Amino acid sequence: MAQTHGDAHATPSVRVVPFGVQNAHAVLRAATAADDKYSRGVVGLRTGSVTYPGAAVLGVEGAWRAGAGLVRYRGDASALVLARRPETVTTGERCDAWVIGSGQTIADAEAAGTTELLAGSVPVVADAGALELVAVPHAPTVMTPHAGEFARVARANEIGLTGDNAVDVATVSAALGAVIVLKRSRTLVAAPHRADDQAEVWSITVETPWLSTAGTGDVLAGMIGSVIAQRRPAGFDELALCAATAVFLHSRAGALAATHGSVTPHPIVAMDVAEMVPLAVAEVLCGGAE
Ligand SMILES: NC(=O)C1=CN([C@@H]2O[C@H](COP(=O)(O)OP(=O)(O)OC[C@H]3O[C@@H](n4cnc5c(N)ncnc54)[C@H](O)[C@@H]3O)[C@@H](O)[C@H]2O)[C@@H](O)CC1
Ligand SMILES: Nc1ncnc2c1ncn2[C@@H]1O[C@H](COP(=O)(O)OP(=O)(O)O)[C@@H](O)[C@H]1O
Repeated sequence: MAQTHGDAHATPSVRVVPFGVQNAHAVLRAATAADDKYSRGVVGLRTGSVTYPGAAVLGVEGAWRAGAGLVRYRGDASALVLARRPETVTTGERCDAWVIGSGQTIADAEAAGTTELLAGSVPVVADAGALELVAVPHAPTVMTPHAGEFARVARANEIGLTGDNAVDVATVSAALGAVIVLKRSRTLVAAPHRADDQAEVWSITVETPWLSTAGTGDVLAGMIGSVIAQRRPAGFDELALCAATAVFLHSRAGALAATHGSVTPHPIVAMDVAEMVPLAVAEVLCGGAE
């Protein structure tokens, strides 16, 4: 995948484009009679830590529920992961996408092999503790910061921010040569663009504010890895489409969870969101065809 690096100090011209069900429909595909677990996509997670083992469980659940054929987990939380999801394979390295950093400090992420994965060719989703280890990545990389982490990443890489989120996400994406998913109530997804091109930034307005609960970002990181593993994107634009598709499914799953059993939206926990992801996938698979 060719990398494009813009000038970190240039203010890009940005077009914000809403990402909807038709866009997600074009990315996802249903399983077919010709498939096996490998052709469906293999996603690996090196996530969680002794301090935050739950983040690993949530990411693995998100990866399975978004439709990968096989999910590997390598890390400190194997026992908890297997207690929740015995389907998970805890050996092997061959993967179509990796997820790293959720529930980890920078030191944890380094110990888990982030640097080695970022130097490889398999797509990597860098969350939480892995974010500040992404300098100029070689592997096709998706970074998933919340607003606090986004500001820290910009500071660590000496990238000035304007306060206009769409401009800033495009700037950081171009400077780091990575897809950026800036998680907020309106999540923005940007792919690296040339300094002289207009940047297109996908926007997904999250359907329910009840999604603002601990661990939903860990579920999302696993989902992004899962969609990438299934789609095997050919370039940065397709990588961004995979990330935006996962954000769309996550938002939809949050709304389904928050209205499960009652018309009035109610509180949810992160695992509720993961459990509704298959229904969101079904909606996208048929909804986009209407
Ligand atoms: N059950 C678990 O194991 C969970 C583990 N988690 C892990 O916990 C670690 C720390 O997560 P956090 O980043 O939430 O760290 P903290 O909650 O410790 O927050 C760190 C700093 O970021 C700021 N911040 C947090 N969320 C923000 C937002 N949405 N917008 C702006 N600023 C924000 C906070 O105010 C604080 O200054 C990560 O590795 C994460 O993956 C969390 O995802 C929660 C669930
Ligand atoms: N007010 C809000 N309305 C809708 N969604 C939100 C809101 N605040 C946060 N979110 C979503 O909740 C998720 C939180 O992720 P993150 O901050 O990484 O949490 P954690 O680290 O606890 O998993 C993101 O997907 C974000 O888009």
